[in-house]
Amino acid sequence: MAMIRVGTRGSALAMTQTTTVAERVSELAGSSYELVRVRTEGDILKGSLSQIGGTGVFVAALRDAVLEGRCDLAVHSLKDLPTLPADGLTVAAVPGREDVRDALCARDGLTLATLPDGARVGTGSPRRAAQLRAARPGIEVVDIRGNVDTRLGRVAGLVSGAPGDLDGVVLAAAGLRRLGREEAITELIDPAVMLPAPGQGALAVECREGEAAPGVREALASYDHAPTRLAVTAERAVLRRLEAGCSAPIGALAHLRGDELALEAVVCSLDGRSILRLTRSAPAADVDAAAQLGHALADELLAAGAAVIAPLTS
Ligand SMILES: NCc1[nH]cc(CCC(=O)O)c1CC(=O)O
Repeated sequence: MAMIRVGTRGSALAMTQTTTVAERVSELAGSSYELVRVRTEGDILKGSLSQIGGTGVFVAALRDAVLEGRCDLAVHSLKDLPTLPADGLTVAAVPGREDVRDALCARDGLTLATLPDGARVGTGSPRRAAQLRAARPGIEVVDIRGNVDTRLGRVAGLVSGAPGDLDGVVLAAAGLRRLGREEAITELIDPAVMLPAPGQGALAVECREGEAAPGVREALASYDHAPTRLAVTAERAVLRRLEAGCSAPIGALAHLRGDELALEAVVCSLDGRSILRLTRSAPAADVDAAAQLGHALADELLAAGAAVIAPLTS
């Protein structure tokens, strides 16, 4: 193929992620690439993310661009990708994962343990809000939105020129790393305290089913990272079985330990007072086994009252 057209959102994070993927895939396929910028509903709407709700506000327009042939591939943050596959599209590659953890970026080097009671910490994620409240009931959680730089600018003294009205914000470590903003992190939050979103830190490369150009399909297959794909398949299966969207207060994290896939998931009440957390493992035979592990864990969470303590659908 002469030129691979790669669809991307216009945010700085999306652009760096997509550029990294496009460079690697075009190198593997022996072609050149061009980026095709697509505006999504999530970029245009300004309300609170938990209010906009629904699944896939960041990806629908990108998926349409691939389906309509305006681009050949789309790169998504896997945690923003609805668990229901889109008709006519396939996730052709899941590259190796970045750091999965959530990161606290606070003023004056403060950590979860040293933030004073009454400190104001920003996040737009009900999952992060609930686990923050559980870890530190004295903290005031503030609903925020915007791109990574906007959020960092809300923290007092973190970004020069931005006054800052918050003591800290919680963001994905992966996004901060990719943007070169790692130095803003004051604590990489232990997943034992805050379990990340299913798929956090991983990317997905989607293309039209069955019609990728010769060379591109092979390039994507060799770019796929099997351990990451197994882990995110199990994590996303939890979300899918719970019929929950990306704004539900649910975390899940899987890793391979030898031949075993270990999966941990959490369902929280919004106030952080009720937390259901379970871990299970199974032989990591293939993606079907990974999905079954996720389904089984979700069924156990439901049996333990997940739907009673948490708003699962939005
Ligand atoms: N929902 C926005 C979003 N989607 C993916 C990332 C970060 C990168 C990743 O998790 O792969 C972010 C920002 C954040 O949560 O801080």
